[in-house]
Amino acid sequence: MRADAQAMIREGYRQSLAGTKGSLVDRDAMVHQAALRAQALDVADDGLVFGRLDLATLEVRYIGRIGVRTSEHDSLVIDWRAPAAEDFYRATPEDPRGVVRRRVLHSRGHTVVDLEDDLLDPDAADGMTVVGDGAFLASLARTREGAMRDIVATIQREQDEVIRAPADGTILVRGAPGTGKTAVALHRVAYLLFRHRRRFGSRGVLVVGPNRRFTAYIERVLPSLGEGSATLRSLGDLVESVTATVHDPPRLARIKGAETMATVLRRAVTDHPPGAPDQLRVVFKGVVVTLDRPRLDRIRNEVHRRSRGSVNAARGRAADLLLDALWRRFTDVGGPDAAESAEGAETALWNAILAEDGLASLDEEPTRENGEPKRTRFEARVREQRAFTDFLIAWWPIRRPLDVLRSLADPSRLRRAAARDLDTTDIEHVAASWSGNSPLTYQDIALLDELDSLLGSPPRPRTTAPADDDPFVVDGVNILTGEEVVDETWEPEMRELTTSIERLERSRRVDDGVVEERPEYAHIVVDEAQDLSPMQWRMLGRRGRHASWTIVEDPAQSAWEDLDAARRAMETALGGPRPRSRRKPTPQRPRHEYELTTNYRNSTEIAAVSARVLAMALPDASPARAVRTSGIDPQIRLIAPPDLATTARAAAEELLTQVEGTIGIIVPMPPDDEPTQTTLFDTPPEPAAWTAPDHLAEGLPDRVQVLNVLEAKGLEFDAAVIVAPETVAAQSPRGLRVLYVAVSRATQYLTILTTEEAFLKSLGGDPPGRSG
Ligand SMILES: Nc1ncnc2c1ncn2[C@@H]1O[C@H](COP(=O)(O)OP(=O)(O)OP(=O)(O)O)[C@@H](O)[C@H]1O
Repeated sequence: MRADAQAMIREGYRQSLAGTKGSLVDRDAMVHQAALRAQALDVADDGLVFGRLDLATLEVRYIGRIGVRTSEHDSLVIDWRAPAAEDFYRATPEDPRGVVRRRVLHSRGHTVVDLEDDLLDPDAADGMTVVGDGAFLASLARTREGAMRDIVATIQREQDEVIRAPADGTILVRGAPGTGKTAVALHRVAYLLFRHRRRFGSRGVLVVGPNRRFTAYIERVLPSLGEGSATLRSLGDLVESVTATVHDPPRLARIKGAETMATVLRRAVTDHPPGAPDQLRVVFKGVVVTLDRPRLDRIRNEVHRRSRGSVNAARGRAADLLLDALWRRFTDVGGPDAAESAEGAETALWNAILAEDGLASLDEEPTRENGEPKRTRFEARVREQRAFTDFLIAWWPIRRPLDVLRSLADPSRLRRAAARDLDTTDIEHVAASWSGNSPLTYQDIALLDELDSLLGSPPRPRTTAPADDDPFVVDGVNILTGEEVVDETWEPEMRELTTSIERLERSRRVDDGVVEERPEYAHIVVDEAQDLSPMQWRMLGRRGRHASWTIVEDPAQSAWEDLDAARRAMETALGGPRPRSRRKPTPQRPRHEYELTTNYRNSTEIAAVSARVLAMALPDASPARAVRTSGIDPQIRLIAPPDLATTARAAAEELLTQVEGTIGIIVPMPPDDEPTQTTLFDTPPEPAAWTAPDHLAEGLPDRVQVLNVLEAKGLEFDAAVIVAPETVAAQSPRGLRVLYVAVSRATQYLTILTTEEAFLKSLGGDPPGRSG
């Protein structure tokens, strides 16, 4: 099969020698397909076959990462996503589905190093050998190398049901930490691309995770399954040309993430842009016509009211309404008469000069039409004036989302946009967060996307007429679009030489970040969906108006406070395009909900501690069942606040000698200037260890990472050190849920360093005196 793929690549290149246009297209398509195939075959080569089914019919099936056939098309290995492989994941002793023995093969390269059998139908076994040493549990205990691995060989039945769930509508998957939600979502992407390649391959699949650490953590899974075509993005990377890698403190995040911000931003884009002139002054036939600020503001409102769409595209309408108002002003101030006498005087002067030279006199140009001066002439003359075009560019600038956001760092501007939707302290807090060079946050990205959808692309030129005839072309630049206008009659073959990339570059030059088309996807996977704010749901909704969705979440881990509002925003995002008429509601899209119940990450010892935190956060919730016992008890220690940092570091150093894989030191969020929330526990101590988290791991190997609780979402480590859990719990009303995330990251070792005795007891730690 590899040789075939290589031959196809060669054949593709050979075809291009035909030299026709079509042959180049064929070459690209053929070489692309063959290269993908060759790549998938290379990737699948390691551990190609991982399963074997012995059926009651005596048939033997091998299950692998990809399907393999002989040149006669006889099946040697069945792709794990094919229907014939389903029994491998679904058969149980209660429902053997015709399977007598299921065997999992573990290989390194081309060598089988381990086997594990399940006898599903002992009555039919008839002398079959059965081997097994708990390879599945051993695979769960393996060392973490910092990147997630695929689980094709050990997908469990309840997980398989999610992976193979119907491709339409929405799949909602819930489960406690470590139940494999992320793993399952990624395998589902591979499944969808395999079974519905045409549908999902062409319009694309988007996988969204909470942050870059997370996307880096999972990025190898799909390629290892031979799927390189899905787009993987963090919530900070969804908008072109901007990136966020920091979180807002909880209170700011709450304000910026609420749906009210959509209204605030809508008002912001209709406000007078910074630096816009307050007066328009043009001269026609010696008559000065001006529009002052109140009139201009009314016109601006009218443009917004009428255009209701993209603000940038409305510049043409703005020009029309300005001209209209100027004309009305012109007639109000008695301009037509003045203009007529000015024009009459001008013609008379010329005629006198011409007569002196014995030349024919000028025709009297009719200034009136049906008794009125010609409005069209007025407009044409005004449009040509620099005073008008310069005004238009400054008064209705083509705006970029980032400029609008930064302009709201001015509290008075934000106050106008906020109206009564934000209170005074919120306004100051939010405005300050956008000032100067303050870094963009995850919530800001959703706001920029909202602004982008409000501002839209600049308008396309109205006509393809030569530049000379277009009133909006000034000095070779279309003032509506900012685009350079090339004379189309000049060297037409030059157009053949511009590539699409160049054209794209040119269109981008108009205004970076505005012209970019927002991509839409055929399927969107949202991981850690419980944390999305309503504004983030709106951002995703715009990318999936025709998409089907896989939503993966654990409400118990949610840092987002108003889950109901987030739910409503999610429903809108999933609902697809708005119905054209109210009477015709959009048909309800199918929805399937699943629950994953087994915790494959934590040892039972660590799961017991996280269950205690869960009980504090949500007394009614039930934890997932952990399946692996390690014999290693978590350490929960009472530490004096000044010693937190040194103890955390010492704990990490000790863990370095105990585990071969990754160690996470998980600290609270950076301190915020707002007052902390009251919780079950005393006021947290002064921030100490986590204010300069980089120092905690200075000089330690890379496998030790320091990260704050929100950055730890979705990740896992062999060992975790949780610093100041009481502060995590106190930092927001959802603090205990955030802590639940932190304590459920480790696979083997968990060390918790608290400064509060009450906390120590609640987590089941040793009383003081007995602990270090
Ligand atoms: N069937 C399985 N076989 C082997 N390992 C598995 C299986 N299912 C899950 N795992 C492993 O369990 C760990 C947790 O999985 P995953 O990160 O997908 O859980 P999660 O539910 O997304 O957790 P969280 O809610 O904390 O993000 C991973 O290391 C994953 O590889």
